[in-house]
Amino acid sequence: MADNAWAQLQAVAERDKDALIAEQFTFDPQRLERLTLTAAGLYIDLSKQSWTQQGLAAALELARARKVEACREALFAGQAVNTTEGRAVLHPALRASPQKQFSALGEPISEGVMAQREALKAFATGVRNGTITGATGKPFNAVVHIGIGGSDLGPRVVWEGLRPRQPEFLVRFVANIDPADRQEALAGLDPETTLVIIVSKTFTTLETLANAEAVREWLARELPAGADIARQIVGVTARPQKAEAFGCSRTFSFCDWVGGRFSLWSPVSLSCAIGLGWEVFEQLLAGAEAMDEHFVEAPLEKNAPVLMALAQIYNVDGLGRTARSVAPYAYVLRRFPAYLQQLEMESNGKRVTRTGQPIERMTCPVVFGEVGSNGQHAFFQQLHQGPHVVPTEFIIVRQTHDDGAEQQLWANALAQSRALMVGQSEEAARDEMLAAGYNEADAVRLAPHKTFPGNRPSTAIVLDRVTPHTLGALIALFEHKTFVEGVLWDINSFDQWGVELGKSVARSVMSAASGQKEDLDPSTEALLDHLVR
Ligand SMILES: O=P(O)(O)OC[C@H]1O[C@H](O)[C@H](O)[C@@H](O)[C@@H]1O
Repeated sequence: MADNAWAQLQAVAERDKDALIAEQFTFDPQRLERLTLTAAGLYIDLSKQSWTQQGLAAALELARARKVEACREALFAGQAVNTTEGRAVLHPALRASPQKQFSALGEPISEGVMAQREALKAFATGVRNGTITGATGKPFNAVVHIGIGGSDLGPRVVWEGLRPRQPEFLVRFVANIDPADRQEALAGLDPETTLVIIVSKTFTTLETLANAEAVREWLARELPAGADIARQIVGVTARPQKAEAFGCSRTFSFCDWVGGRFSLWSPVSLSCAIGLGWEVFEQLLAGAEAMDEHFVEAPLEKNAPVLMALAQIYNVDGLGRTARSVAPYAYVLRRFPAYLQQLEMESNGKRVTRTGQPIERMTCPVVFGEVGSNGQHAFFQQLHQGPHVVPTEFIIVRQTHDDGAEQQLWANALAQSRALMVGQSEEAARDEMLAAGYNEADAVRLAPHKTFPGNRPSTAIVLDRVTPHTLGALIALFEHKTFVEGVLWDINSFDQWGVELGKSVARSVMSAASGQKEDLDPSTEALLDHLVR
């Protein structure tokens, strides 16, 4: 059944590949209504996507054939949807209201989640109000969050998105093993008033442990002799014994059913809960929970994560578009593309099905992006005139400021999405130049350079403001979209074996650099020679 649905989607996409998006509004007077929706307070417009009415119908049929609703139920029911690791995937449980009950592989978990949330609240509040103090008894005024990948990108997006412009409590992030990152994070901080939070699901990640050791040395060096530096080191991990062995005075743990890149709803965001305050963190959870409810309750044809996933599948597998750009038009969301790269490319950048069979079609596109309007002055040239069609997601914020400057932002986002769709013909380009005073020969010569093919798809997601609630909803929207794509492609979105080979090769390169005999290729040998020998 799914094979038929794939064949049908591909046939319709092939047939309609030259259909003009702008004309679809005429062919289907309901298009705008059909393809716009509100979810957890976000307004989402998929009407500038490439699908025709039949294309959308074929995509929805694929969702039914791939049993998206049953898979969604399995996720929320705590079944082992992470098939290769035999784990449930229950990040929604972390943001659920207390009355909701979740189980992981049949074991009730909600009571434990709530107890943990209370412990986190007590600690974050204690640090913030000064009742929990450092090794010399002084209250904290800064947090250094050490972590990488899923233990960094989510909390970083949250902090950057929501932090007060002049925070009374500083949160700094260290991810890179290059000491420059650490030095920058520690610059100007008072070691007596700095809390160090080491975040690592496995507590084995090389970069994180190296940074953790270096920062611990910084504390030991800078604090008065005999100070109990462990009081200033907290661990967040799914392997609490390892954090305790490292010397964390306090450890917050989370379970294996929380994937690293889905973990920002857990103690992984302790730094944000401290820096932003507990109420803000709770509103973030509430925003995500509102999106969970939408995802669970809305019918497929009005379901935001489902429609966004289908639009992507239509572009990738129907029309061969293997990249997507993301443009958040709000400075505070400038890290969002980096966050999405991990979420989507680590989840769905795969080439075998859940049962290990090769996937016959393209899967996750290359996701890239830049804050708007900066991107317009860089890679948007290619979006408008390059040979590749790169679908774009515009994240638009109605109010970024209180001074009216935001209109510049959202007007540009609207203009870009419209320009990508309507383009400009060679004739119009020539006429425009003639009207601007060019002579005929120059107008004809230059017109091809000023022609825009148009018909390039985009989605618009509109937030009223970047608030804890809207940001929580936005992140959860993309989490669920990523999950639905995994279901459609028959991918396990919740493992990441693809990062392991590089880690083991790095070990042999380092061993070769220290003089051991390793079986390397001529190119790598020559690079090593160049670097160390
Ligand atoms: O949280 P950790 O165990 O330190 O892992 C940090 C990151 O590194 C791994 O290699 C994976 O690529 C990521 O999925 C993970 O989020």
